[in-house]
Amino acid sequence: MNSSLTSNANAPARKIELPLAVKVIMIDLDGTLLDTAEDLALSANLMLKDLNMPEQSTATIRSYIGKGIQKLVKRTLTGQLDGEPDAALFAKALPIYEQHYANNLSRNTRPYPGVVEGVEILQQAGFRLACITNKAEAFTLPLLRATGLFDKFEIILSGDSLPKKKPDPLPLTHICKHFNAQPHEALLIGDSLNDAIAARAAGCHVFCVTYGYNEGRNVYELDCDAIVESLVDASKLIAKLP
Ligand SMILES: O=C(O)COP(=O)(O)O
Ligand SMILES: [Mg+2]
Repeated sequence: MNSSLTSNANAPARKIELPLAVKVIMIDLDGTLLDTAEDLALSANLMLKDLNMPEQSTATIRSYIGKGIQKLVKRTLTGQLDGEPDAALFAKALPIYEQHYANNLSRNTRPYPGVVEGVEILQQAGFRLACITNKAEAFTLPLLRATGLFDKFEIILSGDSLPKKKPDPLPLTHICKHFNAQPHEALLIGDSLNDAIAARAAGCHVFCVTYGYNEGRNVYELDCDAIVESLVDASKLIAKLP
């Protein structure tokens, strides 16, 4: 088998040996472990309501997920992926959003099918497991606890844990050093271009799931080593390096 598994016409041809031999597995949170979009959108609309601004569809706000809470608020306020809102409006809106999200963090948020089982399989197989998310730590940790996933990871890096977040490679290289692993001995499983870019820049392998957010873009456009339908499917393509 090789990377044709990705059916990825736009990505450069890249051949990997399957099963992929790694020792570290890093897993993204929003759009990979947990379906957080409804609660993120609910909170964004509560914020817009408080600001007397028109609400937006869940699908639109879903496409704003990927680069952390601050970027999500900027995108919601401007209706644009690269929009910069008025500084005073943003300063007012951000704490309102954070309060609403803290209140509604796990109202509708659930692990995707195959997540609990897939993480369990990977843990049993002896992989070193890490979670890397662009979500702020104040939200990451309670969500992982509420969904029973917290104890599965030996290290959890949030969007504000280090000076830079994905698509910067820093969180991935930090995890590799933490586990004393070479980048090619590590795999990131994610859902978006932030994951694919960060993994390539770090020299790590990357799988992407079909069901996540990817800032509203087609996951098949991503430069990744495999596209998988679930973490259970991912586990079948991986072998544990000694
Ligand atoms: O917080 C976000 O916008 C995305 O977070 P993720 O890195 O877990 O997908
Ligand atoms: Mg994600």
